[in-house]
Amino acid sequence: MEKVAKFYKVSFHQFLKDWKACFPNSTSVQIQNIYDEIKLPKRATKGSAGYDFYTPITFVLPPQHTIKLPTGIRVEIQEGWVLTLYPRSSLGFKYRLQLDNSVGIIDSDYFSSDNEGHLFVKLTNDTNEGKTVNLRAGDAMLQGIFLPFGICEDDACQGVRNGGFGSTN
Ligand SMILES: O=c1ccn([C@H]2C[C@H](O)[C@@H](COP(=O)(O)OP(=O)(O)OP(=O)(O)O)O2)c(=O)[nH]1
Repeated sequence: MEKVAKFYKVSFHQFLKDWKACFPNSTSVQIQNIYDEIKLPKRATKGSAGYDFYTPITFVLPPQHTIKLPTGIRVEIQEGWVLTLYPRSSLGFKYRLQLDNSVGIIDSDYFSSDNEGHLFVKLTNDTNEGKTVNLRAGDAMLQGIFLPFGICEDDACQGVRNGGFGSTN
């Protein structure tokens, strides 16, 4: 198995800034407590492809509700690889819990962005059975898989990323 990446926590300074932007009512003490409990993504078994990402907070998501979460995580990825984020199968089967962007694409050059490459996730409970999602802090909420990718033979792209979500155009 190729070892191509490493997860880190973003700095507390970055987490505080990004958390306050999403949840302005949180106090600095609450945010420090959330930050201290953040777990790096892990695989559950030797044969698992997916790294489980854990929710930093307990949350309830009624049908058709959405939550945007700063994960507190950044990832250093070798050139030629990408991290892809997907729903956990179990939460998809039970609740149709979706990533709003269908699949999260985490580029290797996001790591060196001004925001430390802070990973965000946006989730929607798309249930058609009226079910409410309840996740406790530390529960696995989605999974990430590292994949290799190719580029075109005549590709001379020299652009430099700084930021995410539409930052390049
Ligand atoms: O679920 C996601 C998806 C992306 N990102 C970050 C990492 C990624 O490298 C960056 C840009 O994502 P993408 O390339 O998919 O977005 P885009 O809308 O095409 O914007 P850009 O112009 O920045 O490439 O945003 C996240 O934190 N979470």
